[in-house]
Amino acid sequence: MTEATTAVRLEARGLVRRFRGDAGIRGIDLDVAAGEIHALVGLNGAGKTTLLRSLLGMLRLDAGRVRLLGHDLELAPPEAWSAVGHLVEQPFAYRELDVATSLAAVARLRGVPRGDVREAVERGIAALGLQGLERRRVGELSLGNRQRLGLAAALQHRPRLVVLDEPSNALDPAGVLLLRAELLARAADGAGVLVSSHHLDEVARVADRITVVNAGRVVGALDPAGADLERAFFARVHADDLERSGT
Ligand SMILES: Nc1ncnc2c1ncn2[C@@H]1O[C@H](COP(=O)(O)OP(=O)(O)OP(=O)(O)O)[C@@H](O)[C@H]1O
Repeated sequence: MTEATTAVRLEARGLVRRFRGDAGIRGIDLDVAAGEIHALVGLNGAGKTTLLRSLLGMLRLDAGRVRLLGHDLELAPPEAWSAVGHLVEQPFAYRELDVATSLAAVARLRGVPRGDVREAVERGIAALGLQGLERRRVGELSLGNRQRLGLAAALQHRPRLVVLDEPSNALDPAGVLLLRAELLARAADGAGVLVSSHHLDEVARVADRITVVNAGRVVGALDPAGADLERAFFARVHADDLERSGT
């Protein structure tokens, strides 16, 4: 598989997943290019997590098609999945293991060769500021450090596609800085990065593209360099709400 064939790291067309009461996602198209940080923003319940879960095959689709690193989602081989790093819902970690051992186990599962595991783990620990916690049992970590660990597990193997749901949740300001630097580094290295967030200011600092999701649909884009993101965000959302209510 050449870089050219995977320059679009993720491509989704017409994704539909309905839940009771008209909830879910209702026909979403989305692309994540190599080297790009693409952010999804939307109100609580807009459909961001449903979309991310659908993109990763964690949720059955009612309609639509996903191509992940150049493969149809349902046919993606293990090598493709090894090149994906994601944190959607629970951090990938083993509660009974210590931090370093848990990261090593995740690295092995992601196909990191045995001889490279140590370096990957050290990279993850340094990137997310987990130094000093290497021998701490995962189950004893604070919420924010568990989030750091989940992010380290998702990023330590230098994935070509990164999918993160609200990654700055529970992070302190130092963690937010580390996460920002790591996402920029991954993208600079050619990864495609898709990230959902509620923090418009934070998103504007890193994103190349910001997509607004409302009531299960893409309703517009925001300019990361734009002057008043909050205002622009609510303008998109309210316009869509008005359109849907038919007024
Ligand atoms: N398993 C499920 N069964 C039924 N409804 C669901 C399920 N998962 C999500 N929903 C509904 O689908 C809609 C979208 O939820 P989703 O979690 O994708 O939103 P979100 O944009 O990630 O929200 P938040 O910002 O609060 O995390 C919501 O109305 C939610 O209640």
